Amino acid sequence: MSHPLTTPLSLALQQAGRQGHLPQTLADVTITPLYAALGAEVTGLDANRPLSPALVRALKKALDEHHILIFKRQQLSDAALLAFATYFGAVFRPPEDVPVLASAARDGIPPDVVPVANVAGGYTGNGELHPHIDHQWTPLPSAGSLLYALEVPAEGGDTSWYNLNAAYEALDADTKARIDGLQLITYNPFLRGPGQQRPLYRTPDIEPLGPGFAHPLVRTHPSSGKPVLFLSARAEVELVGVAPEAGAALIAQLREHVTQPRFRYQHKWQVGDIVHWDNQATLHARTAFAQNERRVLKRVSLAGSRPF
Ligand SMILES: O=C(O)CCC(=O)C(=O)O
Ligand SMILES: [Fe+2]
Repeated sequence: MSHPLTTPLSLALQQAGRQGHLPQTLADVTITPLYAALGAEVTGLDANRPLSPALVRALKKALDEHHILIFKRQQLSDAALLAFATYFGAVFRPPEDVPVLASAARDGIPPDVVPVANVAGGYTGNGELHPHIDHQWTPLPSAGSLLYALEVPAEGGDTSWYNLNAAYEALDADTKARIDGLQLITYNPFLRGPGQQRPLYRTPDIEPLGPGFAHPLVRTHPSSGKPVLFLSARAEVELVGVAPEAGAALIAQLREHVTQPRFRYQHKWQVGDIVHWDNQATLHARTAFAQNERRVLKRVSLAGSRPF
């Protein structure tokens, strides 16, 4: 009778693999583009288990192409979410010169695994109902984030992403020429008190909100090299060197443009979903939900680079 050629060592390695110690490889995983605008689903991957370097490279490439990656049916501790996220980059740390983010971290909100939740200790508000780019008003906006769903409402509380590369490509040649080389200052939206009205852009009767930062309105994606219309639809902004009225009109026109449904994918969360998004190529926003329902997600943001 013949026996399979299994040595004790390979048997031990196989068992270790089942227990989660062997890295997953490209062969374990399928990456399926899902939507015209953006998004791909990754199946066959267990975010609790290690990833091979080639698999990490393939996932990063897929993120560059599709801008969001969806992983379903995951079950992760905070530490495991953090470990999974750091395959894709270093963790974003709130800059010391952004008082609200830094003090939130000091006040006990974990800076690395942020509870995005409408329950005690959660960190959420109404600002994210408007399409935005995270940390755009800082010198080094985050490269992306991973958001992991633990509890979701029956209705609403979806998250939408908008593809800012497709939005740029769809502009007419005149508009592309007009915005080429422009710098946009984005102001920190958190410095205005809670509940106060946030204007969409600066008007003569409103003082700027304090710390803001100028970045190219059209940035080059640091990995794909593609042009991205790097404009939030929520924060107060100002175009450098453009007369206020003309600047406001241009911004309003561009905001209308980037938030068209043809650039959007809207995600209906299920418990166990992780969505990894590229903050350098997308806007995102949450839809409303009944506040008597619990919605608990955990987020890890990744450090970004200076837009150019
Ligand atoms: O809660 C959400 O769906 C999105 C929240 C958000 O904007 C973020 O975590 O950056
Ligand atoms: Fe956000």
